[in-house]
Amino acid sequence: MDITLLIILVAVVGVLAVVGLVVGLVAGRGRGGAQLPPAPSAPPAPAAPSTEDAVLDDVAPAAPAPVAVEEPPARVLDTPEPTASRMVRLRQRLAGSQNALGRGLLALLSRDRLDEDTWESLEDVLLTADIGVAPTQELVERLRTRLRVEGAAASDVRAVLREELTTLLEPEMDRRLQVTGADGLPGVVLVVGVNGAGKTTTVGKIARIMVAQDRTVALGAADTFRAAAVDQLATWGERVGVEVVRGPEGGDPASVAFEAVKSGVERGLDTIIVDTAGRLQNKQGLMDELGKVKRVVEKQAPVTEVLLVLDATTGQNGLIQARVFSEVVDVTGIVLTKLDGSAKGGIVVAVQRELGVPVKLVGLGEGPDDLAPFDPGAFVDALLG
Ligand SMILES: Nc1nc2c(ncn2[C@@H]2O[C@H](COP(=O)(O)OP(=O)(O)OP(=O)(O)O)[C@@H](O)[C@H]2O)c(=O)[nH]1
Repeated sequence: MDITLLIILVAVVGVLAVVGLVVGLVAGRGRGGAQLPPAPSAPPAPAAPSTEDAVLDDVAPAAPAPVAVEEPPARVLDTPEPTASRMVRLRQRLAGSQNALGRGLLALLSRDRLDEDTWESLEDVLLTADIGVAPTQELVERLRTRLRVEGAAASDVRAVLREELTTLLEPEMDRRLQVTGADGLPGVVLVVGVNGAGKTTTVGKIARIMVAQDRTVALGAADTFRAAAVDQLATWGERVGVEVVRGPEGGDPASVAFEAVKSGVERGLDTIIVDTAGRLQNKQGLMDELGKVKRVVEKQAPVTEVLLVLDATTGQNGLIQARVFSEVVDVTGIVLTKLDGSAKGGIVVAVQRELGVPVKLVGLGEGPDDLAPFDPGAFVDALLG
């Protein structure tokens, strides 16, 4: 009996131990053991139609949605601003950036007494505006003579100043862009200048002016040195539907220029504008590169215009660059960019004097139509306010 009791007791203890182990294991899983992958969730039940849907469904019973094959939208080309309205806007902008100079000069000349101090101050204002030493002295001399003879009080100081400043800008210079070729060939415009002066932007802006004048144009992206410059030019071209001839990155600029002009000749275009690389590593390198571009292009058609792009904000540095480029290529016109960001409009005088070449265009902003022909009279009017 004792033994039977003992066996029953051992059996009960054993069963209890097994049950305890199983319960412990299950609880352990729940606290941090290996997680089972979540059961796949059932697909969401379709949402009940909202009242609005229901109303729409009432009006138009659901039909199977047609598979829409969307045509890419046709590219809408920009319409470049015509020259006349562009001039008005740019004149206002020019007046904004330059009238400190004009006002400064007028205030000095309107003093009751024009003594030595006044003339010296006048010289300082002119030199600060980057007009250059020789033109400053000339202008002061002429003003002194005229205002002494005519009498400052009696004369219209503004009119005298306007006349003398305009004379300084050599208004008789021919500022027309030579964009038309002879004998049925296209005009070829080479655009040169150091990187960052605004060359590529200027090429794009000139193309827009020509498109606005119904001329047929192609662009040559011969600034193969910087891939971004080529892409930048391509974007300018695309916007007005002008073809851009480009070569491989780091390729030979002369061959791109050649291809651009060749294509222009074959297609009978009016003008080809070639953007060049302006690395000023040394004069010889620059001369070799630009010389080659010009030689190669002229196998197809003569270059009709070489435009040097200068950043107006660089002052004396710009003049040094101008000198180097003019020794390397025959510059026929100057484009002065960023006049909107400079109070030193006097650079126009200095650079024309330095090169004996007219400023033909001025850049007055980053906008696509912020480029205008340079007009000495309008420039002085903007200056004097
Ligand atoms: N405010 C102002 N910015 C200008 C003007 N012209 C060009 N720029 C800006 O100057 C910068 C340089 O212009 P780019 O046309 O790239 O100069 P780039 O000489 O071709 O230089 P690379 O492409 O490096 O050869 C750009 O940010 C232009 O938007 C201008 O008349 N006014």
